[in-house]
Amino acid sequence: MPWDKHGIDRTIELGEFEDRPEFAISTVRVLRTPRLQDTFPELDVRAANSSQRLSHLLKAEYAILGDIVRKVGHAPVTRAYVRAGPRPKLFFDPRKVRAGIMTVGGLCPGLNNVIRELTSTLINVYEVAEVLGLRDGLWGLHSDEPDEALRLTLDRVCGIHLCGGSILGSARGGLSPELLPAAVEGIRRRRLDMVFIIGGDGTHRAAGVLSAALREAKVPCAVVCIPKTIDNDIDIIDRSFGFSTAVAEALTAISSAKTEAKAAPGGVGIVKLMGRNAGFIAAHAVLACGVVDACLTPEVPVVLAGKDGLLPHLHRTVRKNGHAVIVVAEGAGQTIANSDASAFTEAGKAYAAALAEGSDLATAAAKSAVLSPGAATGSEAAAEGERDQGGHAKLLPIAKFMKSAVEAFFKGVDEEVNVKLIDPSYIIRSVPASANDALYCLLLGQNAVHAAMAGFTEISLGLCNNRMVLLPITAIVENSPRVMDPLGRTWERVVSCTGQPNTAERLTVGGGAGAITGRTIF
Ligand SMILES: Nc1ncnc2c1ncn2[C@@H]1O[C@H](COP(=O)(O)OP(=O)(O)OP(=O)(O)O)[C@@H](O)[C@H]1O
Ligand SMILES: O=P(O)(O)OC[C@H]1O[C@](O)(CO)[C@@H](O)[C@@H]1O
Repeated sequence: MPWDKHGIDRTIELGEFEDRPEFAISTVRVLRTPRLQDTFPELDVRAANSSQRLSHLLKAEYAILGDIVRKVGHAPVTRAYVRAGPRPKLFFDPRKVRAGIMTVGGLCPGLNNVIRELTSTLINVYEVAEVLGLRDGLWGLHSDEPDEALRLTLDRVCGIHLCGGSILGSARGGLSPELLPAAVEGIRRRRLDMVFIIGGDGTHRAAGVLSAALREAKVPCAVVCIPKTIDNDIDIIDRSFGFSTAVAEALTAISSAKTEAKAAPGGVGIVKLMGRNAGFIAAHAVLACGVVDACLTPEVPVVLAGKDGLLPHLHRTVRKNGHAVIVVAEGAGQTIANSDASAFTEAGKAYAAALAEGSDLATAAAKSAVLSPGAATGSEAAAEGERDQGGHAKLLPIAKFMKSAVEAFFKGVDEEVNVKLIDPSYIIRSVPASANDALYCLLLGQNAVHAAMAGFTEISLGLCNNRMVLLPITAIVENSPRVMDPLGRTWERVVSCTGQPNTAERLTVGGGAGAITGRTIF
C-alpha cells in the first residue's frame, strides 16, 4: 500500500524551498554526546553486543531532528539529537560491570519504575555482575554499607513500581565542593563502572560536576542521568516522567474544591499546587479539568485589584455562578505573598461603591485600585530567607495570602464569602505512576542502560519529538529549570479557559499604577 493512500494535502517541491530559503534546512547539527572512549580509549573493550534479547541495534548515525516546526526567519541550521537505543559495540564487558543507582531531590511518581527497569535491563539483557541501589540520593556515594546490603536483584525490584516513592530513598545535598572528593572516592572504592542518577535540574548540575571530577581523577565511570521532576521544568525534552501522573492527581483536589465551593454560600475553593519556578502543573491541571476560574503561576504577575484585578473577577464569577475555584502554584506572587491582605477591604469598598453609583463592572474594577501602601509594596523576603539543602528559597505562603485577600475584598463589598483552601501538597507526587508514565519510565530505564553499556557518559535522555534521545548534561542544564512562556500558547489557553484577566504582558513592562504584581522569582 503506498504511503499516500489517504490522499495528500499538498506537495512541497524542494524547488519551493529554494525559492523560500526561510523555511529550508540546509544543515543538521547532531549534538555531541560524550563517551568514555574519548577519555579512556585504552579501556574500550569494543565487545560485540551479544545480548540474546536484542535484535534492533542502532547505527551510530541515527539522529532525531530537534526543530519540527519551521517558522519564517528560522536559521537554515537545525539541531538533531543522537537517538537512544542499544549499540552494536559495547565499551564495557557486561559480565564485569558493577552499576549503581540513586534517586535525588523530591519524590516523583515513577521512581520505582525506573529503578526496576534499570535493574532488570542490567541483569536480564546484559547479565551484569552487580547492581547496587545507593541510598538517600547523593549521600549514598558516601555510605560505607556493605555491597550485600545494597544489592538489587530481580526479586528485590519485583513489584516495586506498584508503590509510589523510591525504595532507595531520595534526598537533597551530598555533593558540595567539600564532599566531592569523597563522592569520587566512593565510586572508586565500590568499583562502579556506571552510575544512574535519577533527578531534576539540580541533580543534573550535580552529575555534571561529578562527571568532571571523575574524568580528572581518571575514574572510568559512566554517569547517566534520568530526568525526573513533577514540575516538568527540564529543558529540551517533551516532558518529564511523573508529570502527567501528578497533573491527574491534582484534578482530584480541584474537583473537591469545586464541590466544596458549590455547596457553600459565596463559596470560593482555592487549590495550592507544587511549582516553585514553573507553573506547568497548575496550568495543565486547569486545562485538563476545565472548571477553574483563575490560575496563578510564578511566570505571570499576580494582579489583585484594579482594571485587571483578580478579586473583582472572582466577585463577578461568584455573583454569576454562585461560587469560584482558584488554582495557585506555590511559587506564584512571591513579592506580594506576605503583604497586608486586610488592605483589600478598602479595594472591595471602592469597588462596591462604584457599582452602587451605577458604574459598569470594568469601571468598578478599575476603581478598586485604591490600596494602602502596605499592600502594594509586598516583600522580597522569599529571595533572602531560609533555604533548603538544594539551595532553594523557602516560599512564602501565597495560597493562604489569597484566602485572606479574597475574604478581605468580600468584606469590603459586604457580601458573604466562604473560602476553602485545599493543599494536596505531597499527595500528587507520592502516588504510583499512571500507565502512561509507567511506559515512559520503562523506555528511560532501558535506554539509560543501553547508553551506559556503549560508553556514553555525562548524558541524560528523554523523549524529544516523541522519540527517545541522548542529551549531553551540559545541554540540559543550560536552560533548566525552564518556565512557561507567559506570552505563549499554553498560558493563552489557560486565560481563555478560566476567563480571568490576562496580566501576562506586565511581565515585560512592570506593574501599572494601582496594580499589584508578583514578579517571578528564580
Ligand atoms: N551546581 C551544583 N553542584 C553540585 N551539586 C549540586 C548543584 N546543584 C544541585 N546540586 C545537588 O543536587 C541536589 C539536587 O538538586 P535539587 O535540590 O535542585 O533537586 P532537583 O534535582 O532539581 O530535583 P527536584 O525537581 O525534586 O527539585 C542538591 O540538593 C545538591 O546536593
Ligand atoms: O519539600 P521538598 O521535598 O523539598 O519538595 C518541594 C519541591 O519539590 C518539587 O515538587 C519538585 O519536585 C517542587 O515543586 C517543590 O517546591
